[in-house]
Amino acid sequence: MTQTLTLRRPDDWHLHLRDGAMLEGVIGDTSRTFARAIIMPNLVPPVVTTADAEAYRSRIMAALPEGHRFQPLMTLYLTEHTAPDDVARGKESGLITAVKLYPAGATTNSHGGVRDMNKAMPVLERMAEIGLPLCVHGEVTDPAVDIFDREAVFIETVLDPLRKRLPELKVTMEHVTTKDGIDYIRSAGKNLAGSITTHHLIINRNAILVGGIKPHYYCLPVAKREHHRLALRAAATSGDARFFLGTDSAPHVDPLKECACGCAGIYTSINTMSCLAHVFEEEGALDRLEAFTSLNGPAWYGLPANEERMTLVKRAEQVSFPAKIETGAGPVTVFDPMFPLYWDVA
Ligand SMILES: NC(=O)N[C@@H](CC(=O)O)C(=O)O
Ligand SMILES: [Zn+2]
Ligand SMILES: [Zn+2]
Repeated sequence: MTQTLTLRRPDDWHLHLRDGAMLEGVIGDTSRTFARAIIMPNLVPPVVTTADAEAYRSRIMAALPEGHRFQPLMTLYLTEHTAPDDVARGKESGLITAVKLYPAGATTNSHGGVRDMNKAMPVLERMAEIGLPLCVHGEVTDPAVDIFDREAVFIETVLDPLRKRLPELKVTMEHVTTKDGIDYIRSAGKNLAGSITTHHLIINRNAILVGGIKPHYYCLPVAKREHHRLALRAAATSGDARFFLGTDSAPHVDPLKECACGCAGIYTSINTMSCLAHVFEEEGALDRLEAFTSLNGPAWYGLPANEERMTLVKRAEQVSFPAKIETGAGPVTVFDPMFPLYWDVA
């Protein structure tokens, strides 16, 4: 008998759609499957003001394939000069779902991010007042801190002090990659949740480095040791409402990945649900997949869960995805989980 699983249509709480030809090339892979996604603002130049977000939202809607129903949830890129009033207007109008903190230099297009958290305090205080969540790329940028320790050090030196200073601020720790991050979220009383990517549930750092250097497994935060991956799996499949899916699908054209200084980012929009069903089945937690992809995220962001349903089917034959997608900007390699996939979106 064919195994099927029906769940509420999922959402993606951390997504890079880019702009122009890349946006046009990738958006369908998300909007085919996901009802909503939180859209990252790290364009060049970044989405800093409500007016920028409004214009970007229009470009996204214009790029949406015919017949797809999809709602982009817009974010603002926090700078040291962000105006609290503009942020408040953005939330009030319903356009802005969250503000994004990139420590300056931490990741792709983050040079305009925050260097001195004190300078961002007026905006953060206003966000705490009006209940607008802060999404964080949780890594320090101090060159003296080892890249594998940057998340843990961020929690200790930036996130925990910030949460003590502003306990009413809702913070989403995005793309959690360590057991330290999972334990910190679990230990927090309130106002803290975490998104977990598809790929961090599947790869550890060996994927990047064993048998040759594999740029298509390189992303930030970089994949960690196996015991961290196991902690992420346990959290994602636990049903704990503080953990939900944020794919962090981050397309870069192949020439920018396959070079001496390759970009960070993994493209998973096209096969995320197949990969996740595989992972949750392995963990004996298929009954908790819906919480992770479709219930916990909306509850955290104060939005209704989607009413539409999606059915996943376990095929007898392997389900195949293209090795690359072609976009007007160039080819983008698709995440290869390194095991055969059988679950398919019906
Ligand atoms: N995750 C990544 O490796 N890259 C993201 C940026 C980010 O989310 O840190 C990107 O924009 O390419
Ligand atoms: Zn990030
Ligand atoms: Zn990201």
